[in-house]
Amino acid sequence: MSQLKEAILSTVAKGDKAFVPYIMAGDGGLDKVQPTILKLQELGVTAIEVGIPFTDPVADGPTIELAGERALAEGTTLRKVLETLTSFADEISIPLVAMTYLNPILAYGIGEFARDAYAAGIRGVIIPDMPLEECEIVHPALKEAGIDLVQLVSLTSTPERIERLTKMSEGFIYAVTVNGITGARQSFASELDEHFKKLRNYNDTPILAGFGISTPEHVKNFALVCDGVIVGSKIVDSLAKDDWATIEELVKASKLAAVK
Ligand SMILES: O=P(O)(O)OC[C@@H](O)[C@@H](O)c1c[nH]c2ccccc12
Repeated sequence: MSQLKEAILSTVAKGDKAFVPYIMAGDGGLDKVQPTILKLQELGVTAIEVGIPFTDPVADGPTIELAGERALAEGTTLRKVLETLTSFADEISIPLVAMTYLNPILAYGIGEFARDAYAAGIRGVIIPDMPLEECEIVHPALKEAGIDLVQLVSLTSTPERIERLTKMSEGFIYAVTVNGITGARQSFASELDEHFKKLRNYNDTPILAGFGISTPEHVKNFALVCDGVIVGSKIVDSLAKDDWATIEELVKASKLAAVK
């Protein structure tokens, strides 16, 4: 079983739910990457989604888009992020998931990317602008390196597409909880429960909910219907303010005492 899937399933087996924070690598400078990852790891997060800044982040809302612009202004590149992660990879015990658009991977070279990413502790990749039909461009190299290709499954996908994406997704299924772009939301559609049930129909790949989750209440509510949550914009915002109390509250909401 992949390290990513195993990390999520063993969290769930303990009675907790998975908590996966998203960080924008290079926001505040690459020097921040190591202390941030190590502190999140210490708080007991299950995995960390590491965002690679990109000039045309079509799926991102304002919070992450601005964080990306700050990171690019710091001179952050995919190569520098992987080098930074590799420099302290022996201190990271949880799986990292890279969130990057397709272009930086193609520019890097797929095979080289897969090898360097694995050495950097990356065990899963999310590529939001890569259609299912084009997965074969990257999948063989990732598979050979031992990196999962995580699929995003949106509420509005047709039943046939939901089935295909669910069956193909590795590590976990990224269940997108809202229509639109990333960013904190107040409320969610009532048909979400049904959506999660549909994703359970095909296999035992864990299901993580993401998009718009920004309060401990949201974390607890989603924890009841799936295996865990991904929190992006709220984490990015809190890190920019150095507000660790908010981050700690969010992580705590995914633990046994909170979700039972
Ligand atoms: O920011 P939010 O609404 O909490 O959503 C998570 C999200 O930021 C993170 O997973 C992510 C950042 N950029 C993305 C692009 C596509 C899919 C997912 C992402």
